[in-house]
Amino acid sequence: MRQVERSIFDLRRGLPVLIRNSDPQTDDSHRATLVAPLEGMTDAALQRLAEHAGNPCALIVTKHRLEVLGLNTDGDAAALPITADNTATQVIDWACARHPQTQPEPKAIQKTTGGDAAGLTLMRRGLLIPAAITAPVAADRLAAIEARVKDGSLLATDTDAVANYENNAPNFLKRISAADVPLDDAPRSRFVLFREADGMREHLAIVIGDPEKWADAVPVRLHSACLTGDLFGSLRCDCGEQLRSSVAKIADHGGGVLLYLAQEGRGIGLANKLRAYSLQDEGLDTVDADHVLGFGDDERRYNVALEMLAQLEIRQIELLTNNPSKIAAMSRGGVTVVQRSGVYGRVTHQNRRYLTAKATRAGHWLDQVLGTSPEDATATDN
Ligand SMILES: Nc1nc2c(ncn2[C@@H]2O[C@H](COP(=O)(O)OP(=O)(O)OP(=O)(O)O)[C@@H](O)[C@H]2O)c(=O)[nH]1
Ligand SMILES: [Zn+2]
Repeated sequence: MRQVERSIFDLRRGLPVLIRNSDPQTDDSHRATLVAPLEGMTDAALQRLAEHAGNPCALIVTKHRLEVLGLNTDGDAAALPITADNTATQVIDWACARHPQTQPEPKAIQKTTGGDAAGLTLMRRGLLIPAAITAPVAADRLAAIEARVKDGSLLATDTDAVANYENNAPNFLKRISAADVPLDDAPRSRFVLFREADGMREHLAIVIGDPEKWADAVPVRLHSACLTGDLFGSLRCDCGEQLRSSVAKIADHGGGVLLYLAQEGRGIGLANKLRAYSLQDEGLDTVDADHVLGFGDDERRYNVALEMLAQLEIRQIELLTNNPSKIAAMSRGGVTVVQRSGVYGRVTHQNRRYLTAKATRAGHWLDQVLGTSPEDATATDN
């Protein structure tokens, strides 16, 4: 398992890794795959990867990205062959440019192998652009590549380890530390920090008030991290105000919990959110911008939130949200949402388009604020 995390770190540093195929039925030509990230890819590195593997490279893209390219696949991803004539810039463009200068050859699209799919999983977990450059290692190159693994110059993992990594093992979330942190809007608050087993992400439960005195249905806010909005008061979104008003609301209701979830940018990470913002500045809405980068509408998973609630012994909640998918995720995970109440920020001319897209593209209940005029539209749900 540790090799998976190490591989993610190497990919984030721009280094290739080897993924061995765990399937004993695999033929000799697909026993192992070299995988490299897109960020920082150069012509020389692309050429080196193909030389080391003894095979041409391919670009692995998600089905969302294929749609943006006007192409289709039956699966979740597909391989676009890279020829010796293709430059690194062209390949990067295929993966994430809004208008690539060149198009991959539609007839050349191939199905992904186990190694390709595992490579894509590692990129996602590493919060990189969800595309991988891969090359199957030719049978006669395998010994040389394995020698590099042995001498420590190349990390290796395997498809089973990557698949297992995706399925959360029991105890994947550990409670690490806690302390009282009085807040302006909720003087009786306790911060409880949880860490995922791979050590990569930490999430907070802000426990407000006295759990002994809580009603059966506990007021809960699931708040996904938004550094720009929560910390800096970005005007592009409503997150900062939602955060503050949720804390105040929970305190007013006699206490409850705010889960501060490390899933920045709807789960795509801050680097990609900034890329998505640039695309939005070219006219795309928040959902289409994510699609251009190869992401789905919303990459968040709520298994961490469910596990935190379970560890806090909370089974019934009053959820502070305007997002129907959070309610669905709680119900699917066995947490009863007894009641929902809205939580809003100001609508401004900078965030109106974003909020409108949330309402029209993702079904968020925002009529109450979007019906009002910009700038002065503070709304409460009372
Ligand atoms: N990808 C992407 N993420 C964004 C953008 N604007 C804000 N976000 C992220 O969207 C998430 C919003 O999280 P929440 O406030 O918990 O959830 P929500 O889906 O808006 O639903 P509510 O519970 O109604 O607030 C945060 O992770 C933000 O970083 C954007 O334009 N693109
Ligand atoms: Zn935000």
